[in-house]
Amino acid sequence: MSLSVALRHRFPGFDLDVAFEAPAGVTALFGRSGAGKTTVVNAVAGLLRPQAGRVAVNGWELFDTESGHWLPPHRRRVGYVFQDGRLFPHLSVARNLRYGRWFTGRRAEDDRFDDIVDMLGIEPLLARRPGALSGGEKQRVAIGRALLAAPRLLLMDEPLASLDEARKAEILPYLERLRDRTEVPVLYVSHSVPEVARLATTVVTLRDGRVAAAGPAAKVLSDPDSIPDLGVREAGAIIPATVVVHHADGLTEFEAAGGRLLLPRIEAEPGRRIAVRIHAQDVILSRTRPEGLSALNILAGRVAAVRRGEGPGVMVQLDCGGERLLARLTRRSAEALELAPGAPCYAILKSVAVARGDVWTPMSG
Ligand SMILES: Nc1ncnc2c1ncn2[C@@H]1O[C@H](COP(=O)(O)OP(=O)(O)OP(=O)(O)O)[C@@H](O)[C@H]1O
Repeated sequence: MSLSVALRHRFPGFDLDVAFEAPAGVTALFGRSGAGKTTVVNAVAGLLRPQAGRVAVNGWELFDTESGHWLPPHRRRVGYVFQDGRLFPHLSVARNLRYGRWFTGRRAEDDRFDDIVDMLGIEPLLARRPGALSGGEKQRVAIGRALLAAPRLLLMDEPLASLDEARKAEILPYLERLRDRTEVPVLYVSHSVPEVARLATTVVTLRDGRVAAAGPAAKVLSDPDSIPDLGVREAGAIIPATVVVHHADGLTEFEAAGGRLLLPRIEAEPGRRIAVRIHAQDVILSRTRPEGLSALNILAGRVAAVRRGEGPGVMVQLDCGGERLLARLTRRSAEALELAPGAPCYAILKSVAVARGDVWTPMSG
């Protein structure tokens, strides 16, 4: 299961030259405005014929400029989910969903209809028209419609961008289920680091038409070299942890590689694996184990890398028991603490700095 992309295309004033391989799951394309994300998506969809390249999904070639093979867009079996759902307003949800059936055998579709409706939680909406749905519900229906056409690849172009935070939080678990339960690879364009952190299996960052980084999401997101593409304020690492116990004061205790974490309570039974995103700007570093602090979380580690930005800040990458953590501090502090690769140090994190949405169970049940 994989997505293989190699593209070269030149517009006046812009030169795209990218190549990446992504395993099954959600591949997030990330990059600043104008980095080339839409151009990649358009080439994969067949809306742009690139000057050179090849794209294949699980070995199935969409095009190859060398051999001259070119599948037109309607034969690519690529499902789309756009920012604005694009449902047919005069058709019920059920009829919108069935719109894609022309592309598949009827029996196969009937079998899958119930599964997809169940996975997306849209059964109660089937008789309604799109005008009577919330933004998040519309997007779930749009995803269902795309899946029912039995795509070999799903393209999602900022599917949550038009939703407010509450609606985003509501739809994320469905996208996680989609990732975990279906075998359809997803190419996901986004500007949102929290969304990508939660959903992506693989992250590809583009910078000026080139691949700046590509690899497992946790690795790319905690790489100080990715900061220019992710934005300093958004930078943060994802670390795995295990639920140990829920305390009566509203905190949940977790076991992470670098030590114990106490974070706002989440609903997950002890023993359950979770992922937590720790923002670089919420982490304080100390060379000695601090005492008498109000902060409840202290993780032991070593400096893995220090990256200087253009301003007064530096990004420090720590190795905490094999997991990577990021801390943003001033250059002045980094120098005073003599933070260099290999230096032992402690990462300090306030429990309340971690928002509920930054702790999640990576595999939905
Ligand atoms: N048809 C075209 N003709 C000329 N230039 C183009 C064309 N399409 C895109 N470009 C240029 O290619 C560059 C990359 O555009 P693209 O839309 O792929 O970026 P993006 O990363 O998707 O940006 P955004 O996040 O703003 O959507 C831009 O400089 C854009 O102006």
